[in-house]
Amino acid sequence: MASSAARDHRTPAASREAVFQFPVLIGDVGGTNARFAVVEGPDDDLGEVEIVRVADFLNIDDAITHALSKRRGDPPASMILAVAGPVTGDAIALTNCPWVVRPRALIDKLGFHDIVMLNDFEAQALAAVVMEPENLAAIGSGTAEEGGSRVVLGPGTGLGVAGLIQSNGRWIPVRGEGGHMDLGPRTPRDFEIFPFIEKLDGRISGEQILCGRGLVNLYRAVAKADGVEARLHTPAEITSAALEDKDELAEEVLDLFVTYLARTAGDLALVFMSRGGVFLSGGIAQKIVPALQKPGFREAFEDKAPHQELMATMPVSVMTHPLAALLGLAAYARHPYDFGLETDGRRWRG
Ligand SMILES: Nc1ncnc2c1ncn2[C@@H]1O[C@H](COP(=O)(O)OP(=O)(O)OP(=O)(O)O)[C@@H](O)[C@H]1O
Repeated sequence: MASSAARDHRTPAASREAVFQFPVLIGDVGGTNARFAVVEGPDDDLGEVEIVRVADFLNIDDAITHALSKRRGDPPASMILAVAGPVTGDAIALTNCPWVVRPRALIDKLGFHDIVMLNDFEAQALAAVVMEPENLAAIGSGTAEEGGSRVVLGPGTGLGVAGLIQSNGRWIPVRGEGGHMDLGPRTPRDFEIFPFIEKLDGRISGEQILCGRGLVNLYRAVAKADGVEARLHTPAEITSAALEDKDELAEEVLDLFVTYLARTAGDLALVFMSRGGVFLSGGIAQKIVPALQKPGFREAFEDKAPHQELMATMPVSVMTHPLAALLGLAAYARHPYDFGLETDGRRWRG
């Protein structure tokens, strides 16, 4: 049997293996924007953040070169990159974006000694560990249990989901495809609307409703169910019209979007027993905080018989920091051994 020292993953040897050589370039690549910053040393905060539009660069190599072009210090020795899409193999194609990341080529071309690639929702999960209260907008009450499991949901270009559990003092992000769980009708009104929701291979998953494209899908379905014209065409038009009380249809759609998001958040909170909190991330949640803070979200979130009392104890909040993922990645860069991130098959060394 292994000695307790050998089993302790905080042993100096294991820690040395886990650490990154500084400076560390961290990057969060989404479907629309890529955000980069350098962490100079183990005690430093994020340096200046460079945000580039993915569409402006043919490949990530050029985007990184551009992001580093104003830099005066030493070139980054390591890079931790969070991307939307599964990280498998040596040529990682990103979802919703034409870039393919080739870590070996980046090592050869830009001189990194070490590259780790994570999933974008793992980065959001890391962010949920480090968010300060001023970067959270509470959705109702509930008290976070220290060390309690957490869950992150982010309606954005798609619907990202990650769990976060603590084991042996380390935070472990649990990645998955939670955005593709079935989402079904429940109320009589839902049953009127759901036949008109566009399906994917005959199925309505969370991502058919709980993302930007899904919001438009829902809006069109409600219009069809009511036999009225769908006048609005983009997610931003729908949420703006609803938040400004300018359009009754949009108002109902946003209320339904919030309800369905709350039901899914509640289901995931049950799965992970998220006594440490449920965190909503991404651009859409940040833009609809007033709608999320109406009573409807908590009502739907807590409506999980026989567990209403348990649900009422779980705090929900929106991560309002615009660079939440980068803050999570920076924490990981500084203290990798505080996080149980498995890097087998997604760490490349020069
Ligand atoms: N005001 C708004 N209300 C609702 N949805 C919006 C609004 N503005 C943008 N969106 C939608 O939000 C989605 C993008 O979400 P988000 O900003 O979280 O980006 P993302 O998927 O994380 O990608 P990236 O990291 O590149 O920004 C798009 O579908 C967009 O149409």
